[in-house]
Amino acid sequence: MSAPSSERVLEVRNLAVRIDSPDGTVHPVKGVDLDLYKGEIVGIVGESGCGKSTTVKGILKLLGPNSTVTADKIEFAGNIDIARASAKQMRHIRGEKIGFVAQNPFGSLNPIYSIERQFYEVQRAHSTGVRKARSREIALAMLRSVGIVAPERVLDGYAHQLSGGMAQRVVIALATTLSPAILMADEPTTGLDATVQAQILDLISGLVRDEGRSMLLVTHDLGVIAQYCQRVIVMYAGEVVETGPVMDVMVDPRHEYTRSLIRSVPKPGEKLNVAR
Ligand SMILES: Nc1ncnc2c1ncn2[C@@H]1O[C@H](COP(=O)(O)OP(=O)(O)OP(=O)(O)O)[C@@H](O)[C@H]1O
Repeated sequence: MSAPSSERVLEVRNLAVRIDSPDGTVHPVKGVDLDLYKGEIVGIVGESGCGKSTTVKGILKLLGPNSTVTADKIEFAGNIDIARASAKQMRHIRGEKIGFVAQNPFGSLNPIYSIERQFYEVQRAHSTGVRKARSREIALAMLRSVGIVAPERVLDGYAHQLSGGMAQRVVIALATTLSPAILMADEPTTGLDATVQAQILDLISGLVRDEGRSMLLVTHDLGVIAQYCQRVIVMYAGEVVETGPVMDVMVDPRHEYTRSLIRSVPKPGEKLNVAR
């Protein structure tokens, strides 16, 4: 695996999210700093509800209208100011600069458009004058690049005809169609069985490595972090409590919460203490 370069593709400083609801105001993300360099996969780990998804969706401005995202800086490739980008600019940044792979592929796919139409819409949204025949060629190539062996059949079909693993492959193909420099994947293998999980993680990490991309990978699984990421950000109650190269954090965790996360990973051969 090639070493990450010193070229920073994303710099986030003091990111905070506030969500107002009829039940009150919550602050799920508080003062998060984050850097992503070209060629690296950075994992964001932490228990359920600690703010991992909200951090990624806050950067991408994908949170609902009752949320407020503030930051001193969210900068793509040193020259695109995401923090101050308009909704129209964000529509171009998402897809062209940063691809997003969400937890549930069926939530990302449009149930009433064919898969072919969804590739066409992605391309059309970012450049005018896309021809349908050319869009189909690109879509076929993208589906082959994510390991789909009968891409014609998939293109002519609809989301509900796909298995979970196939649907996530299609979402990954759509997310990388415009060659974004960054991929953000939010628990991309939730709900898939273990073999398919490994295939999907191998696929996206390969797409990052082979094409010189970078990735933020949200997971609650330290095993996934150890296998796929170079650096890790540990979150707890909306804040970053620890960050560093994966091996440093695993071998010599500084924060008590990180230690407890590491202790909670079952060891091979360990007897589970389950009451009968
Ligand atoms: N729209 C919302 N309204 C109220 N609270 C919200 C909203 N969205 C998120 N939250 C709260 O913000 C906190 C962080 O949620 P988030 O989904 O970012 O956590 P997470 O670490 O990604 O968890 P998980 O691993 O379960 O996906 C949670 O306590 C959640 O309940």
